[in-house]
Amino acid sequence: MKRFEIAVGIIRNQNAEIFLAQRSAGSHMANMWEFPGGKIEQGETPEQALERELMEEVGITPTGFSLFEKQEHQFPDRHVSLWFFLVEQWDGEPWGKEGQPSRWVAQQALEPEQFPPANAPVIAKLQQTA
Ligand SMILES: Nc1nc2c([nH]c(=O)n2[C@@H]2O[C@H](COP(=O)(O)OP(=O)(O)OP(=O)(O)O)[C@@H](O)[C@H]2O)c(=O)[nH]1
Ligand SMILES: [Mg+2]
Repeated sequence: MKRFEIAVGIIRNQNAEIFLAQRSAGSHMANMWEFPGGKIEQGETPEQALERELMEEVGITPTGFSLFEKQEHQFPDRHVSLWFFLVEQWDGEPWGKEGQPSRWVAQQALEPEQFPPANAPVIAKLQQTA
């Protein structure tokens, strides 16, 4: 069984909107919406992986963020440990740097069924703490 540690950024602006990206057609959980992020590499802390992935995927440098939730999820073919960081300050303006569709969505309008199943608990928590 493959195991992955993943760092993702819940990028939230002052209007309580969250920046989402769409997963590419050939990827795991293809075409679902996601919080940008990716695999923590060997020797990296989760925070360092977050900074690297957000620059690679959406072109921002997070400057103010904290761990919001850690979630374990068992998929049929893999186990993932997800570190969800709430990112409220950054340098730059996020965009779909790898060509992926992206959009800002009001936090209260996030629909868990549009995300990988591992995201449901963290979306519920976000909407409760608004
Ligand atoms: N980025 C991201 N991945 C998520 C989320 N929820 C979730 O279950 N995942 C899963 O966590 C893993 C993230 O890996 P990734 O494909 O983004 O990894 P990566 O950016 O390093 O890509 P690469 O492997 O192509 O280099 C995938 O298995 C994905 O399905 C989420 O909200 N954001
Ligand atoms: Mg990724």
